[in-house]
Amino acid sequence: MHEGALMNLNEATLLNNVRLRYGRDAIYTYVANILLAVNPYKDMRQLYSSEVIKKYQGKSLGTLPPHVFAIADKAFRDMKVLKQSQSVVVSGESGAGKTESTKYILRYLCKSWGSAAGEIEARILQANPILESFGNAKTTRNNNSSRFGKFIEIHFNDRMSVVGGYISHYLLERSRIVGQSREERNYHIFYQICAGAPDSLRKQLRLSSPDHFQYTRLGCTQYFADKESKQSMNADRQSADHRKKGPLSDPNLDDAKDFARLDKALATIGLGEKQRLDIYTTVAAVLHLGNVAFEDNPEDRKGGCMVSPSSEQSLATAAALLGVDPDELNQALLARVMQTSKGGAKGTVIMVPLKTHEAHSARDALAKGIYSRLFDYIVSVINQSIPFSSSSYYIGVLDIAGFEYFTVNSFEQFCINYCNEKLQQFFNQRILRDEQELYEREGLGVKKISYVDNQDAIDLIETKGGILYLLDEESKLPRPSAVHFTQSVHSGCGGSFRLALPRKSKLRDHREIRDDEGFLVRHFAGAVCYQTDKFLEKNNDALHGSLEGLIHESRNSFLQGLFASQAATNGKAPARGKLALGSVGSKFKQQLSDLMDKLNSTGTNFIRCIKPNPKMVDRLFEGGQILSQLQCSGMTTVLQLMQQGYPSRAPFNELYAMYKKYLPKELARLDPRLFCKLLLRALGLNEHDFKFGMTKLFFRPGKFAEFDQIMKSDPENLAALVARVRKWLVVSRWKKAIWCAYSVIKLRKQDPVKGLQSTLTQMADMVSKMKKDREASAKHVQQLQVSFETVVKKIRSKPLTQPQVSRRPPGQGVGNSPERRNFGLF
Ligand SMILES: Nc1ncnc2c1ncn2[C@@H]1O[C@H](COP(=O)(O)OP(=O)(O)OP(=O)(O)O)[C@@H](O)[C@H]1O
Repeated sequence: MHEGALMNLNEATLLNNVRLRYGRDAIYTYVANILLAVNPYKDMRQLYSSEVIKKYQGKSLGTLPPHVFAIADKAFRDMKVLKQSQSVVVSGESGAGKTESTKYILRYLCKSWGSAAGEIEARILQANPILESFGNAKTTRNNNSSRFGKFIEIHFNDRMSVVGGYISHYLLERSRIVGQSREERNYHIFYQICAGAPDSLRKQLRLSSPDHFQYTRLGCTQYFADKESKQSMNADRQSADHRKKGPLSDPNLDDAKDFARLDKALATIGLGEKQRLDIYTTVAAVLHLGNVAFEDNPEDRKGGCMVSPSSEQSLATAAALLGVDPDELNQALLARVMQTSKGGAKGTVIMVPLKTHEAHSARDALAKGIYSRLFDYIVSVINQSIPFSSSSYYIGVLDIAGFEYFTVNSFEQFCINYCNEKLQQFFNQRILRDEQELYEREGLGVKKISYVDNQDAIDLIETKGGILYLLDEESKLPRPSAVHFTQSVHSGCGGSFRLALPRKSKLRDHREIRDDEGFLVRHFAGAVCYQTDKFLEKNNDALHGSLEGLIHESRNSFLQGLFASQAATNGKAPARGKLALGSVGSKFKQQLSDLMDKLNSTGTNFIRCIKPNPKMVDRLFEGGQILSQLQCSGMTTVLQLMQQGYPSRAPFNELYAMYKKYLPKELARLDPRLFCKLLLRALGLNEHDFKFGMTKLFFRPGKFAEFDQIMKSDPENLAALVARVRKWLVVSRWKKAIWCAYSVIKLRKQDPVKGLQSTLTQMADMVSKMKKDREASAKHVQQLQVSFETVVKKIRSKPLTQPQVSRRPPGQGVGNSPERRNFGLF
């Protein structure tokens, strides 16, 4: 067994083993078929070189040290052998290494089986830096945190070569576009464009430094830069903070250089200069739009507001970049269109002036709407650049945020934790429920392990009458309110064990939240208290009618396209300002359901990423936090099951079918189960390491190498194993023949014959002296004498026949089971 594969499992041994290995830079460990990956927080380039890729190709899991490449290779081999698409679910908290692991898997698959795809391979690999520019940001937990989830499919044709890919994305964090906490940043692209755009482009888009823009000013305004970029960067690109404190440092990030890389990557996926400029213009428009400020209008008797005189220039620039008239933009930001539904002039359009804070919200909604549609567009362009027409199977990699809980938890955490409930249920079903049911069906006699079913938590969120439903219902009311929504959650779902009032929280901060300001959900990984004040707003990504109208009349065809494609994909025109396109929550629910369908129809591999410390430094192993990550991810329950389970298995039929082509006649006539028995015997495997079920062959944890050895479907391996079986057969026949000869020789010379004869003579003597039943007993003895003589004569005249010998082979005792009987065939 390889040291990276644990056999005696409990929380303590697992933690200790992971710690010891981490100390030796062995960041990967297997628990059954699940890969644990501890973030090393240091450059481990040698671990992922082209040579290492080659080394892992086609190698059985467990023959080489645990590695993310081994999981990718296993997924590929399972796809090929089982003829079924595969998925790899990568999970872990922010900064644990999910995205890095995902990238290594994609690289492994593309480098190993993508060379025939030519440009497609390069495009698939280029997709990541593009997605990271627009969807990643510096947070306190990760300098390069993905603020969206993704499922990346790599498609293969029937010859198992890469033919294309497809990316689905989930829940881009929209609130970040308009503000971040002090130490965090907006999406990388905003800094990359300020740091790295050529002077002419900067001038054209009126870009300066991040502290000149409201949407970046309040967070961290420093750039990531290496030594070279630090020296070459002009002062007018830098924020005051950057000048004072110097750049941020991360070996993987450099804003100026990353802009150049992004531009190149966009070109690689097929975007021309004009299209790239459209994208950069949209990014700049969002920045300028954020600088449009409002203040109360003393002349407006209806309490309306106006654009602050100091930001009129920003309004003009934003309008120019968006291709709209500045006055119209002004109008659309200051008032909301409403159609009267009652009264004499039903349907009359009226303009409702907005208060200052409402105008700010309208501006932010427009910025968020534009940016999130830009992100959708970027993903769709990537997808168009990696099309496939002849996909037979795919390997999908899911990289989505893990369970989250902070001091303040809002709609984003609610959605992400909902998603994690679904993934946990999937994990429980795949690893725990299905597994135990299978053991039972196959009669393996494995003890039952209990685990908590979280269906009630999912029901609380997604069923009719559940939290998401109540949220949508609230939005449809004439005057939706957070307080009313919260009350309806408590009154409507109060019966669920999973729901509680904030004051039931163990945390003081949460106990201070009023009953109508939030609710607490008891998730599988712990209780989280959600504050509901922004739920309604965040659940609705539709724009006010006047802003929608403005965009539709824009001269900027690119911008129009961004909004039009959304309407087109939904098949109907949006009803302005309402939840006509579906709320964010209900869309996410549908996306999750599609994702679960996909996961359920594929073979699954799990990678659990572990963050070793919150300081993001190497060589620091914080045991307590790591243990809680292992517990949260359900690993500890898996340990109990795996301790007595059989994680690797293959149906006899499939194994047999795989080998059939290579079998000589005498083996080909075997039934599949018997063939498998023979195969394992020929390989000399230990009987404790595997078990025969009703239809499948099972292997104990840690026996991947042995299992994979027989599952490797390449012709050389199959032929080599068949040769071993044949050799074993010849040897065992030879042994049997020797035994046979030996037994005959022994019988011929044996005293037992004489001994038996003298016993019979003694018996006859005794019977002749009997008074009672003498005749009958004498007859019995006589019969015995006759049959004894016949047998002795037979043995002496010819050796035992093969079936007779086979029934009693050396060291095997007398077998009565069907297999043992069948074994006599040889
Ligand atoms: N295998 C690795 N080798 C070296 N560094 C790594 C590795 N995995 C992760 N890291 C480092 O940790 C950082 C965070 O990793 P990553 O972005 O993959 O985390 P994540 O789990 O995807 O986080 P989030 O949910 O915030 O996106 C990376 O930027 C990199 O610096």
